[in-house]
Amino acid sequence: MGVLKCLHDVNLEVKSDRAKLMYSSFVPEILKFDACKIHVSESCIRYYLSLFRLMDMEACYNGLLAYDSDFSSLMRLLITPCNSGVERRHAASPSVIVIGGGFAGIAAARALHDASFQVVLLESRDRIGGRVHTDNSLGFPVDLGASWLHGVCKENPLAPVIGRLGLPLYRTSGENSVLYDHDLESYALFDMDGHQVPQDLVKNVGETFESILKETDSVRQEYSEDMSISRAISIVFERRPEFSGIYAEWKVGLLQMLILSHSKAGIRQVFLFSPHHFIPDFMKNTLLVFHRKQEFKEVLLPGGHGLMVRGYLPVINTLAKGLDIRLNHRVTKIMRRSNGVKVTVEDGRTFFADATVVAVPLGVLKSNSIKFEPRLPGWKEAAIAELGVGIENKIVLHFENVFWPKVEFLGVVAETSYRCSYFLNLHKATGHSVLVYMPAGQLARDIEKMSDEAAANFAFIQLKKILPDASAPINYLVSHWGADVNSLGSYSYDAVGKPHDLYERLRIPVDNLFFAGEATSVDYPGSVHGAYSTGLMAAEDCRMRVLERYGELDLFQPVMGEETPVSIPLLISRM
Ligand SMILES: Cc1cc2nc3c(=O)[nH]c(=O)nc-3n(C[C@H](O)[C@H](O)[C@H](O)COP(=O)(O)OP(=O)(O)OC[C@H]3O[C@@H](n4cnc5c(N)ncnc54)[C@H](O)[C@@H]3O)c2cc1C
Repeated sequence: MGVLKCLHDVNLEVKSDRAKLMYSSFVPEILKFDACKIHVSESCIRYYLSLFRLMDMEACYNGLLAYDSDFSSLMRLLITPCNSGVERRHAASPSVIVIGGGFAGIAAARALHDASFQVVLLESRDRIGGRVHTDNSLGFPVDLGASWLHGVCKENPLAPVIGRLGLPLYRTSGENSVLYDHDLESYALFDMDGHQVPQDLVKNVGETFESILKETDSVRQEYSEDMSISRAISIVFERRPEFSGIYAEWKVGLLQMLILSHSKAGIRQVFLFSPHHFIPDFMKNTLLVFHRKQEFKEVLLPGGHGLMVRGYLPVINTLAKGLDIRLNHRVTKIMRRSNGVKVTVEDGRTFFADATVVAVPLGVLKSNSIKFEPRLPGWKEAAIAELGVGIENKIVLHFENVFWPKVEFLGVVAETSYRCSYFLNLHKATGHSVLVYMPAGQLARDIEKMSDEAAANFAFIQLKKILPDASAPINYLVSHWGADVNSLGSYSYDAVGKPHDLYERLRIPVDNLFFAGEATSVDYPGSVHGAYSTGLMAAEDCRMRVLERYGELDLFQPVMGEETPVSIPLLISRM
């Protein structure tokens, strides 16, 4: 009762038309004013509580108070003013807690907010974006996580927002490139002694590699069982002895490099994240996936690959505008009940809602740092366990001036993947004197054990191998996607011999829990646009589920699809 009294005493500023409408049933005069302050009465509270379908006042009060210890948030839950510009047609909306503020979570929260849901987003870090992290500490934007838009085309779900923001992209490769995000001619490759590999040899090995890949596609069609890529390539070598010349001299290293670079393609990071090395080890039974019955190009959007010149931050900030986002809220427990979901954060505070969208990384789900009560069904737990998580990191080296060749990619070729390394030249795309070293797999894991200074030094030593006169960097940034408790990995991947439906199983809702994130994307896992689409999908599933249940389906805006956004062409260039 003390609390209801307390609610009595609260002065609320009523500014929006929606809030006015809500109160007009109690205070009809309110409609005459543009803005006013009112006292919230007990009957008013009862009315809203009934709309929340929680008729027991005391339980309701306890529940609502527990919703957030911050009293103003409690009031915000009860009386949410209209602030999105989308017409609201109902006084009390279903509520949703979105967990994770990466592209998937923000997309889900945005869509549900725009569909008139009450949305609270809980994010464990002190920033949003997740594996999209544009750092500005060097005085200009550098992406420590995702930096490419894979598929510069209007079919890309992110194209409307990037186009509307007028953000420039820098094309690093076309869609038919043998490599994933770089054209072959934009490389300068060196051996371990610092000798540059002649360009015609790079081209020659590149063409052979392309033929080998084509052949592996035929092999894939012939076999019904799963097969590692390494096995498929070894079958190609058996059938086509002419390819074996590729083993000569540093061609091995070159092929190694091509595989390494290619590995993010449709068949993706599987090479990168193999716990084994590739050639000559790649003949061994490496844990690579080859079970998708589609050509790898089909899982890529058309249009080639464009670097986000100003970073991804403006995109995520735009999508997050106006959302109720609670930073530094690490979720530790999710309890689902027939009438809703209770979510607990690290400091013990609890939040209640009709449903939850879980958009945390697969690595976090695997770590069991979030307890589900009751436990998730076995098929879901198995999908979490069986999908793999790999690591790629970025070591950003900022130099006083540019002393390297005017190419987009500088590579060190070596006989094992572990010793291969490469640098992305950001100067070409952005004008800043920056090289980004990108270790992956075991090398990335080992580097994560070093201090940032030692990691930057390691990258610089690799650079000195190919450019002995390189001057030391003036600044550096180092990512730790594998060790960071908020990500525990960089990308998901599927492994040989595991069921084919793991991504789909990870996506499928469990009662009022909806799942989003790159690892739930059947079509585009491991990408920003994939994560974004899964957020929209989870939001739509959630909207249908919650509203079907409450029988108010016609009252709310659809999450996606009805309004076709004006298509603004993407701004892509190449110097
Ligand atoms: C180095 C690197 C380079 C990449 N390059 C590209 C690229 O060029 N192009 C591309 O398309 N993709 C790229 N990717 C992949 C892309 O970044 C991801 O696929 C995408 O950003 C994942 O988005 P998400 O929302 O699924 O997950 P995340 O972005 O990881 O978001 C999950 C969120 O959940 C939060 N969280 C974790 N635990 C909790 C908890 N307990 N409670 C509350 N919140 C929690 C995290 O802090 C995070 O904000 C790259 C990734 C990496 C690591």
